[in-house]
Parts: sequence; C-alpha cells; structure tokens
Amino acid sequence: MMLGRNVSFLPKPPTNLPSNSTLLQYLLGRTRKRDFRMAETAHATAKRMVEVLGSEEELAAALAEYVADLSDKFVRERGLFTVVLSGGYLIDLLRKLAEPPYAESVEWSKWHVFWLDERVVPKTHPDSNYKLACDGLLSKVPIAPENVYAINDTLSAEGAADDYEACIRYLVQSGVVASSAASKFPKFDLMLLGMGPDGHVASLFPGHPLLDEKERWVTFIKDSPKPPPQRITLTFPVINSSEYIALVVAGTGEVDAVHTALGNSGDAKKLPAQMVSSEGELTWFLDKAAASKL
Ligand SMILES: O=C1O[C@H](COP(=O)(O)O)[C@@H](O)[C@H](O)[C@H]1O
Repeated sequence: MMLGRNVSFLPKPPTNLPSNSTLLQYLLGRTRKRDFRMAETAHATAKRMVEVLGSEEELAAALAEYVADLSDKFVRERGLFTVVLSGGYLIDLLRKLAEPPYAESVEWSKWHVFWLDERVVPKTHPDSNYKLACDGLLSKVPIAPENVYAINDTLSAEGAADDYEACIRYLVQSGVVASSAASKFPKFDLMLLGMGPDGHVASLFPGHPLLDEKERWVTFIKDSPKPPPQRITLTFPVINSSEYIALVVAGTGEVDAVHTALGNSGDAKKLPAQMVSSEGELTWFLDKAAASKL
C-alpha cells in the first residue's frame, strides 16, 4: 500500500551525561505516564535522559507510550503533531503503536510524518525507509495520506534534497512545522532516531564532512559507507532544533557505540550520536543489552 506523495508539488546544549549519573534511569517494568510538564519548564536548560528497559519488548512498550503521550500533548497544544521517522529497526520498535490501546487512542489524523533520512531508491525498493515505515506502521493506522511527506524518488540525490527542503520550508511558512526562535531552523515536535554500530544517526556518518553542515536543512550524500551509497538526510542544525528527540537502541550490535556515547570509554572521538541535542528534551531509550557496557 502506498501512502503519501512525492513532495515536489509543494512550492542548549545538554551537558555530558556521566556514566551512572542520577539521570540514568532504570525503569524496568515502567508503567507511569511521563510528565512532559517537567520538560516544558526546563526549556532554558535542555535535558538529556537515559532510560534503560529490561528487554526489547519493554523498550517497544515504553516507546509507544512516550510517542502516544507526546502526540496527545502536541495535538492539545498545536492541533497537530509533526513526527520525523528514521529507518532501521526503529520501525519495528514502534510496532506497539499499531496495537491497542494506541491504535484507537492516538489521533492519527493530526499526525504529519517526515523522514530523517532516505535512500535514493524507488519507494518500492527493500532499502527504502519509506517502504519500511509504511509496511511496519503507517499502513496499519489511519494517518491521512496527504500528511505523509515522502521524499521524491524520481529525482537525483541533489534534486531530492532540494525538493525536501522546499517542502519543509513551505510547511514552516504555513505553520504546520514550527520554527525555532533560537536557531531559526525548523523545529519538529518529535524526532525518532536510531543509531548504527559506528555511531551514525540519520545518514550522518563518523568523520564525514556533512557533520559540519551549518546552513542547509536537508542535504545529500553519495558516498555513504553503509549501502546504498546515495541518500538524503536532515542536517544537525535541524535535528538539534527539535523539541523532543528519542534516540533508540536495542540489542548488542551497538553496545560499543552506546558505551562511547554515554559511558566512560575515554574515547576522545565524537560519534555523530554524541552530536545530537534537542531544544527541549533528548531521551536515549536503551534495552538492557544495548546498555550492558554502561
Ligand atoms: O542507514 C540507516 O541507519 C540508521 C541506523 O539503522 P539501524 O538498522 O542500525 O537501526 C537509521 O537510523 C537510518 O534511518 C538509516 O537510513
């Protein structure tokens, strides 16, 4: 099932988190509702938190609750909710949103869905982040197809990046996407990030010059170390202007990158994941396996 459309029709900083800090919350079997009012009062000093769940299943449950609570909050406050999805196994970890109670309780018609990065492949290709999200979540819930902002798969990498930036600029002008008073970059309500074993987020890879992009909202890469090589990606200034960011890691594949990013690894090199911050609240969601070296 195809949802959404090609978009071309449309004209700080948190402090470093020490290992075992009081912010490292072991919320095994957590059931409480998150108190986002806390985050609202903390705007001047953006917050970073780490939540470690006992299993992948509990991580998926906690993530669904977190996203549903933020959806409620933004729909109440703004009348809509702008959500940015990554590819990778994050989509599987969102599976519980398509199940009761969230399948019925979330106001899906108010969601506006974007991609943090996309591979320059047709939407039907197995490498497409759009296809992954459609198959895993978007086709299972009543999101309005016109609110699904897919990347134009008929363009080159350069063209698709320009086109997606133009789409976001239009949506900022029309008030769908908020704008950061501080950075002047678009301010999405929630970004859902995964992380690769090398510490990459979106299509922003360690040591790549794109990490230093300061002007563009959306850019492209033609030499991605992880296939496929051609991709487009939101840039760090846009990522870091978001109100809420969840950085989600499960299993043992990224355990060393998690240790470098959050632990006392003594590693001086900065992973892309360590460059992520948020204007409001950044939460690392880990399962026990991913956190096992912390
Ligand atoms: O290539 C990509 O990788 C990252 C991480 O993927 P994962 O499979 O290790 O979770 C993903 O967040 C990004 O969207 C994707 O294009």
